Amino acid sequence: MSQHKITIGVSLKMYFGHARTLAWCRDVARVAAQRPGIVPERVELFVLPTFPALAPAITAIDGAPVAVGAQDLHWADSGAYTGEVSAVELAELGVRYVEVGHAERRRLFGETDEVIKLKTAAALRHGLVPVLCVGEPDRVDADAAIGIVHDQLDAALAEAPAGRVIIAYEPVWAIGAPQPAPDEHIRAVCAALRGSGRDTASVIYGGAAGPGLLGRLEGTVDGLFLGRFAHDPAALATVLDEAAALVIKEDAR
Ligand SMILES: O=C(CO)COP(=O)(O)O
Repeated sequence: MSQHKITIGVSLKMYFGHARTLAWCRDVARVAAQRPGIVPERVELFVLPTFPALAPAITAIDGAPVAVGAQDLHWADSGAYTGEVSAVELAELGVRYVEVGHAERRRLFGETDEVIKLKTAAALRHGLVPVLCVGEPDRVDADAAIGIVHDQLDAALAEAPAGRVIIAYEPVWAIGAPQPAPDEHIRAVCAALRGSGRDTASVIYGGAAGPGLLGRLEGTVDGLFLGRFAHDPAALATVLDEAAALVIKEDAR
């Protein structure tokens, strides 16, 4: 049986400036390198800084077990798209993951299911792992949320080439909130997403995720997608320790 892998991702959104981003990356690289359990096959860690920080972040991480990804991409491979960045250029830089369809991009920048489908396909075409964000906009029960995220997922993957996908389940009402969604809600929706048919997908939870959550969700998610509660590298270290402990516990079963 293949061993279960835990995936921990962090998006820095637009919270930090350049110097703070690189200092944070160096701290995170140190935290990861000090932990023998943090190896990509068992506990996979990726961080998503802003576009200008991608290349220096890769340098700052300097061989530590931390992958760097982008927060967005354009769907075309090249052309007259002022201000945009292609999957081709991201791959050339050494970027391995790219976030697609985050709730803030859907809400503030008008990203539609069609755009998200094109971006997902572009990422996979160029060997990037899309971190595909889905989540219900309003607080509804788990059954209703499952219906909404399945529709989002089906639309996003409609023309997706083969390749690994990370599905980030982020109930929009829990993003930026003081607390994550209730454990039972996360468990129910992530279980439905895990059974959604794409066997190359990991399902991770985001929305006020932080230390303590992974242990409570034990076995029902493949990891976490962190925002604010990873700004302190010590908090991220705690989450990584929880992930490593979970992997050891699963191995012992
Ligand atoms: O949107 C998120 C990660 O992409 C979650 O953000 P917060 O953890 O800050 O709520």
